[in-house]
Amino acid sequence: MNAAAVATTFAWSTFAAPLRLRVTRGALRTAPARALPRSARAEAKLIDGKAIAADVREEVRVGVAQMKEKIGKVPGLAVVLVGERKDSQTYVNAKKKACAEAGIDSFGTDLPGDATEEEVLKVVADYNADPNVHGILVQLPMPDHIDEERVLGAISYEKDVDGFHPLNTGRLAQRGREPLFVPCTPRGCIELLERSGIEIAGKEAVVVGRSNVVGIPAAMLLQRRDATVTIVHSRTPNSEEIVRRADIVIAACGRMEMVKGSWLKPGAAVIDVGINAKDDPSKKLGYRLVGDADFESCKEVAGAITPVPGGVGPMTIAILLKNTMEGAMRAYGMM
Ligand SMILES: Nc1nc(=O)c2c([nH]1)NC[C@@H]1CN(c3ccc(C(=O)N[C@@H](CCC(=O)O)C(=O)O)cc3)C=[N+]21
Repeated sequence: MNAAAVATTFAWSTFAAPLRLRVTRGALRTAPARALPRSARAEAKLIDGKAIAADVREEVRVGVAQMKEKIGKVPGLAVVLVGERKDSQTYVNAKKKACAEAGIDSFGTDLPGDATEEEVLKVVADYNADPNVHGILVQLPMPDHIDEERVLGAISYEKDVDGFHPLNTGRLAQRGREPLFVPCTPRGCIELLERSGIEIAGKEAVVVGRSNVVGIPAAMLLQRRDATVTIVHSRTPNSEEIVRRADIVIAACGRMEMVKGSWLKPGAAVIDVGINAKDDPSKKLGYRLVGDADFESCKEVAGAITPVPGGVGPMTIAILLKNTMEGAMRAYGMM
């Protein structure tokens, strides 16, 4: 999906909305909506993650500037990268650039892929002790010889901007408890819904995928906002049937274009967390990015949908900045 195509879809749905209302009002009394000619049906509203992320980043920039004025300090984020994965390097660079734009200090440690677990733990311990660091992120996945659970558990839970520390995870899972930090991508999904005016309370939400980083925390957050939540996964025999009940679908299964338009209840909101490279010889790089939902078929049925790229991805980084600022505000007794 290129920028021009996104703009076209958006403009079209804006123009089409009033037309659709007029047609359905007349037609509904005699025939169900599905009997409408295809041309009279509106495409999904495009949820512009890039624009919403820009709003969040601007809010963070203002908050950071106020903090600097009041107490002469700014938030600091430390990013730890182990190994040479190209995609991880790209994400880490994007995070550092976003920090700079928001006025957040960034610190980084790159360790070679054969670094020992003890070396990684030492880096984490040093950042835990550094008063100018308010957030620590260890980029995942780490090499196989490193015990991820041990490293994530070693991050101070007061600096755990990813929300992966067991105490933050545990509090998220329990009623009446509040984690200090919530994982960035799931929190980004919720903010996309809320800032698009999509109601969560009382709705049926289906999360496709049960990963620790997205599916499970996303389900927890939706449930805490009074949605009725179902998680479907690779061993669910009838995912399609369950997804069809959903008012809100979070696609986070890691399988390219798996959720089809035919799986959706008309009008459902689709938040697509997937990032997959799909072969496309017409592109410079020979591929383009697609999500875990099949955008072309889903946009015909959904009420609202996030594009890939330009949907959840930019929100992940914006929320990381927000979490870091909130961590710094807590550290200085400002919230
Ligand atoms: N400890 C940890 N925390 C993370 O938050 C974390 C991680 N490990 N490991 C890797 C994933 C991936 N991730 C993304 C961040 C931004 C975009 C993003 O901004 N994507 C853009 C651009 C995509 C592109 O053009 O490459 C978009 O979707 O529009 C994507 C993916 C954070 N992750």
